[in-house]
Amino acid sequence: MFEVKGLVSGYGQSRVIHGVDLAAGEGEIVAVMGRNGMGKTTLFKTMVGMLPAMAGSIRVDGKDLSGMESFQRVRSGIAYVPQGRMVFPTLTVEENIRTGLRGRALSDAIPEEIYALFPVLHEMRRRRGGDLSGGQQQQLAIARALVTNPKVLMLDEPTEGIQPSVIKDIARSLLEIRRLRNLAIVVSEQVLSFTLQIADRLIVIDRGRFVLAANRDEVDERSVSRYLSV
Ligand SMILES: Nc1ncnc2c1ncn2[C@@H]1O[C@H](COP(=O)(O)OP(=O)(O)OP(=O)(O)O)[C@@H](O)[C@H]1O
Repeated sequence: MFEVKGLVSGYGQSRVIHGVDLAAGEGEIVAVMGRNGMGKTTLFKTMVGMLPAMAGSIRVDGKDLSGMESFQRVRSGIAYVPQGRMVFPTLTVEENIRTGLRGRALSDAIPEEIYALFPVLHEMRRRRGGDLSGGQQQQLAIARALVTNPKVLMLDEPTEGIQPSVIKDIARSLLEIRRLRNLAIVVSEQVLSFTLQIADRLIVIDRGRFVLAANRDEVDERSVSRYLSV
Protein backbone atom coordinates (compact mmCIF):
# COMPACT_ATOMS: atom_id res chain seq x y z
CA MET A 1 0.00 0.00 0.00
CA PHE A 2 2.70 2.49 1.02
CA GLU A 3 5.96 1.82 -0.74
CA VAL A 4 9.21 3.73 -0.98
CA LYS A 5 11.93 2.54 -3.34
CA GLY A 6 15.49 3.71 -3.87
CA LEU A 7 14.87 7.03 -2.17
CA VAL A 8 17.77 9.48 -2.27
CA SER A 9 17.60 12.96 -0.78
CA GLY A 10 19.56 15.65 0.99
CA TYR A 11 20.31 19.33 0.97
CA GLY A 12 21.93 21.05 -2.00
CA GLN A 13 24.97 19.02 -2.98
CA SER A 14 25.00 16.93 0.18
CA ARG A 15 23.24 13.61 0.22
CA VAL A 16 21.74 12.47 3.49
CA ILE A 17 19.47 9.58 2.47
CA HIS A 18 21.33 7.10 0.30
CA GLY A 19 18.70 4.96 -1.40
CA VAL A 20 16.28 3.42 1.06
CA ASP A 21 13.36 1.04 0.56
CA LEU A 22 10.43 0.98 2.93
CA ALA A 23 6.97 -0.55 2.82
CA ALA A 24 3.96 -0.48 5.13
CA GLY A 25 0.71 -2.30 4.49
CA GLU A 26 -2.78 -1.46 5.73
CA GLY A 27 -2.93 -1.77 9.49
CA GLU A 28 0.82 -2.09 9.79
CA ILE A 29 3.03 0.00 12.06
CA VAL A 30 6.65 0.41 11.01
CA ALA A 31 9.25 2.19 13.12
CA VAL A 32 12.42 3.79 11.75
CA MET A 33 14.92 4.05 14.57
CA GLY A 34 18.17 5.93 14.78
CA ARG A 35 20.21 8.45 16.70
CA ASN A 36 20.09 12.20 16.22
CA GLY A 37 21.43 13.21 12.84
CA MET A 38 21.09 9.80 11.18
CA GLY A 39 18.53 11.12 8.68
CA LYS A 40 15.10 10.35 10.12
CA THR A 41 13.69 13.84 9.67
CA THR A 42 15.24 14.19 6.22
CA LEU A 43 13.63 10.88 5.21
CA PHE A 44 10.23 11.91 6.54
CA LYS A 45 10.37 15.37 4.97
CA THR A 46 11.18 13.75 1.65
CA MET A 47 8.33 11.26 1.95
CA VAL A 48 5.82 14.03 2.70
CA GLY A 49 7.14 16.38 0.03
CA MET A 50 8.80 19.09 2.10
CA LEU A 51 12.10 18.15 0.49
CA PRO A 52 12.47 16.99 -3.11
CA ALA A 53 13.63 13.44 -3.76
CA MET A 54 16.86 13.24 -5.74
CA ALA A 55 15.93 9.73 -6.88
CA GLY A 56 13.46 6.99 -6.12
CA SER A 57 9.72 6.60 -5.80
CA ILE A 58 7.10 7.06 -3.08
CA ARG A 59 3.86 5.26 -3.80
CA VAL A 60 0.46 5.03 -2.16
CA ASP A 61 -1.73 2.32 -3.67
CA GLY A 62 0.59 2.19 -6.65
CA LYS A 63 0.45 5.92 -7.43
CA ASP A 64 3.83 7.66 -7.46
CA LEU A 65 3.78 10.82 -5.37
CA SER A 66 7.44 11.73 -5.68
CA GLY A 67 6.88 14.65 -8.08
CA MET A 68 3.94 16.05 -6.14
CA GLU A 69 3.71 19.00 -3.78
CA SER A 70 2.92 18.30 -0.12
CA PHE A 71 -0.72 19.35 -0.38
CA GLN A 72 -1.25 16.96 -3.28
CA ARG A 73 0.31 14.15 -1.26
CA VAL A 74 -2.11 14.87 1.57
CA ARG A 75 -4.96 14.40 -0.92
CA SER A 76 -3.41 11.11 -1.95
CA GLY A 77 -3.52 9.88 1.62
CA ILE A 78 -0.35 10.98 3.38
CA ALA A 79 -0.51 12.76 6.74
CA TYR A 80 2.42 14.04 8.75
CA VAL A 81 2.98 14.78 12.42
CA PRO A 82 6.26 16.72 12.39
CA GLN A 83 9.02 16.59 14.94
CA GLY A 84 8.33 19.25 17.56
CA ARG A 85 4.60 18.97 16.75
CA MET A 86 4.33 22.46 15.19
CA VAL A 87 1.06 23.30 16.86
CA PHE A 88 -0.09 26.89 16.19
CA PRO A 89 0.37 28.43 19.63
CA THR A 90 -2.10 31.29 19.29
CA LEU A 91 -4.89 29.29 17.65
CA THR A 92 -7.31 27.38 19.85
CA VAL A 93 -7.23 23.60 19.98
CA GLU A 94 -10.33 23.50 17.79
CA GLU A 95 -8.82 25.91 15.27
CA ASN A 96 -5.64 23.88 15.17
CA ILE A 97 -7.63 20.76 14.32
CA ARG A 98 -9.56 22.70 11.68
CA THR A 99 -6.35 23.54 9.86
CA GLY A 100 -6.28 19.85 8.90
CA LEU A 101 -9.81 19.89 7.48
CA ARG A 102 -10.18 20.57 3.79
CA GLY A 103 -12.62 22.83 2.01
CA ARG A 104 -15.37 23.57 4.51
CA ALA A 105 -12.90 23.90 7.34
CA LEU A 106 -14.62 26.77 9.09
CA SER A 107 -18.11 25.32 9.20
CA ASP A 108 -17.65 21.56 9.41
CA ALA A 109 -17.96 19.86 12.76
CA ILE A 110 -14.87 18.15 14.00
CA PRO A 111 -15.54 14.41 13.69
CA GLU A 112 -16.65 12.94 17.03
CA GLU A 113 -14.19 10.13 16.63
CA ILE A 114 -11.35 12.63 17.09
CA TYR A 115 -12.58 13.77 20.48
CA ALA A 116 -13.41 10.19 21.42
CA LEU A 117 -9.79 9.30 20.77
CA PHE A 118 -8.47 12.36 22.60
CA PRO A 119 -11.02 13.46 25.23
CA VAL A 120 -8.57 15.99 26.65
CA LEU A 121 -8.71 17.90 23.36
CA HIS A 122 -12.46 18.23 23.77
CA GLU A 123 -12.07 19.54 27.30
CA MET A 124 -9.48 22.02 26.10
CA ARG A 125 -11.00 22.84 22.72
CA ARG A 126 -11.26 26.58 23.44
CA ARG A 127 -7.80 26.90 24.95
CA ARG A 128 -4.85 28.08 22.93
CA GLY A 129 -2.50 25.48 21.46
CA GLY A 130 0.43 27.12 23.20
CA ASP A 131 -1.16 26.51 26.62
CA LEU A 132 -1.16 22.73 26.22
CA SER A 133 1.45 20.40 27.70
CA GLY A 134 3.87 18.63 25.36
CA GLY A 135 1.82 15.43 25.48
CA GLN A 136 -1.41 17.28 24.78
CA GLN A 137 0.21 19.11 21.87
CA GLN A 138 1.32 15.76 20.50
CA GLN A 139 -2.26 14.51 20.67
CA LEU A 140 -3.39 17.70 18.95
CA ALA A 141 -0.85 17.26 16.16
CA ILE A 142 -2.05 13.68 15.66
CA ALA A 143 -5.69 14.83 15.64
CA ARG A 144 -4.91 17.50 13.04
CA ALA A 145 -3.26 14.87 10.84
CA LEU A 146 -6.11 12.39 11.27
CA VAL A 147 -8.88 14.67 10.06
CA THR A 148 -7.39 14.47 6.57
CA ASN A 149 -8.43 10.78 6.60
CA PRO A 150 -5.00 9.48 5.69
CA LYS A 151 -4.07 6.07 4.41
CA VAL A 152 -0.56 6.56 5.80
CA LEU A 153 0.11 8.42 9.03
CA MET A 154 3.73 9.50 9.54
CA LEU A 155 5.05 10.68 12.86
CA ASP A 156 8.53 12.06 13.38
CA GLU A 157 9.79 11.34 16.92
CA PRO A 158 6.43 11.64 18.65
CA THR A 159 7.85 10.89 22.11
CA GLU A 160 10.54 13.56 22.03
CA GLY A 161 10.37 15.72 25.13
CA ILE A 162 7.40 13.83 26.56
CA GLN A 163 7.29 12.23 29.99
CA PRO A 164 7.13 8.42 30.24
CA SER A 165 3.55 8.16 31.53
CA VAL A 166 2.31 10.23 28.59
CA ILE A 167 4.42 8.20 26.15
CA LYS A 168 2.28 5.20 27.17
CA ASP A 169 -0.87 7.19 26.32
CA ILE A 170 0.51 8.02 22.89
CA ALA A 171 1.30 4.35 22.28
CA ARG A 172 -2.27 3.43 23.26
CA SER A 173 -3.71 6.13 20.99
CA LEU A 174 -1.71 4.94 18.00
CA LEU A 175 -2.81 1.35 18.53
CA GLU A 176 -6.41 2.52 18.83
CA ILE A 177 -6.09 4.58 15.64
CA ARG A 178 -4.75 1.55 13.83
CA ARG A 179 -7.66 -0.55 15.11
CA LEU A 180 -10.27 2.02 14.09
CA ARG A 181 -8.84 3.10 10.76
CA ASN A 182 -6.67 0.21 9.62
CA LEU A 183 -4.18 2.69 8.17
CA ALA A 184 -0.45 2.31 7.77
CA ILE A 185 1.64 4.10 10.38
CA VAL A 186 5.30 5.00 9.90
CA VAL A 187 7.02 6.44 12.93
CA SER A 188 10.57 7.60 13.57
CA GLU A 189 11.91 7.12 17.06
CA GLN A 190 14.83 6.78 19.41
CA VAL A 191 12.86 5.19 22.27
CA LEU A 192 12.98 1.43 21.83
CA SER A 193 10.50 0.63 24.65
CA PHE A 194 7.91 2.72 22.80
CA THR A 195 8.41 1.13 19.39
CA LEU A 196 8.43 -2.35 20.90
CA GLN A 197 4.95 -1.58 22.25
CA ILE A 198 3.49 -0.45 18.95
CA ALA A 199 5.51 -1.45 15.90
CA ASP A 200 5.09 -4.61 13.84
CA ARG A 201 8.44 -4.01 12.19
CA LEU A 202 11.54 -2.09 13.22
CA ILE A 203 14.13 -0.63 10.88
CA VAL A 204 17.39 0.98 11.95
CA ILE A 205 18.77 3.95 10.04
CA ASP A 206 22.46 4.77 10.29
CA ARG A 207 23.98 7.66 8.36
CA GLY A 208 21.18 7.64 5.83
CA ARG A 209 21.12 3.89 5.18
CA PHE A 210 18.89 1.16 6.57
CA VAL A 211 21.24 -1.24 8.31
CA LEU A 212 18.88 -3.54 10.15
CA ALA A 213 15.24 -4.61 9.86
CA ALA A 214 13.25 -7.11 11.87
CA ASN A 215 9.74 -8.03 12.85
CA ARG A 216 9.05 -7.04 16.43
CA ASP A 217 8.98 -10.63 17.68
CA GLU A 218 12.38 -11.29 16.20
CA VAL A 219 14.10 -8.06 17.20
CA ASP A 220 17.46 -8.41 18.88
CA GLU A 221 17.09 -5.52 21.30
CA ARG A 222 20.79 -5.33 21.98
CA SER A 223 21.79 -4.87 18.38
CA VAL A 224 19.13 -2.20 17.88
CA SER A 225 20.20 -0.42 21.09
CA ARG A 226 23.78 -0.30 19.85
CA TYR A 227 22.63 2.03 17.08
CA LEU A 228 20.64 4.18 19.45
CA SER A 229 23.11 4.85 22.26
CA VAL A 230 25.93 7.23 21.50
N1 LIG B 1 18.56 22.05 6.37
C1 LIG B 1 19.66 21.30 6.34
N2 LIG B 1 20.70 21.63 5.55
C2 LIG B 1 21.81 20.87 5.48
N3 LIG B 1 21.99 19.73 6.19
C3 LIG B 1 20.99 19.34 7.00
C4 LIG B 1 19.77 20.10 7.13
N4 LIG B 1 18.97 19.47 8.01
C5 LIG B 1 19.65 18.37 8.41
N5 LIG B 1 20.86 18.29 7.82
C6 LIG B 1 21.85 17.23 7.99
O1 LIG B 1 21.27 16.01 7.61
C7 LIG B 1 21.68 14.95 8.48
C8 LIG B 1 20.47 14.22 8.99
O2 LIG B 1 19.67 15.09 9.79
P1 LIG B 1 18.19 14.72 10.23
O3 LIG B 1 17.61 15.92 10.90
O4 LIG B 1 17.48 14.13 9.10
O5 LIG B 1 18.47 13.60 11.32
P2 LIG B 1 17.52 12.94 12.38
O6 LIG B 1 17.85 11.50 12.38
O7 LIG B 1 16.12 13.32 12.11
O8 LIG B 1 17.99 13.58 13.73
P3 LIG B 1 17.20 14.51 14.74
O9 LIG B 1 16.49 13.61 15.64
O10 LIG B 1 18.31 15.28 15.40
O11 LIG B 1 16.30 15.39 13.91
C9 LIG B 1 22.53 15.60 9.55
O12 LIG B 1 23.87 15.39 9.22
C10 LIG B 1 22.18 17.06 9.46
O13 LIG B 1 23.27 17.85 9.81
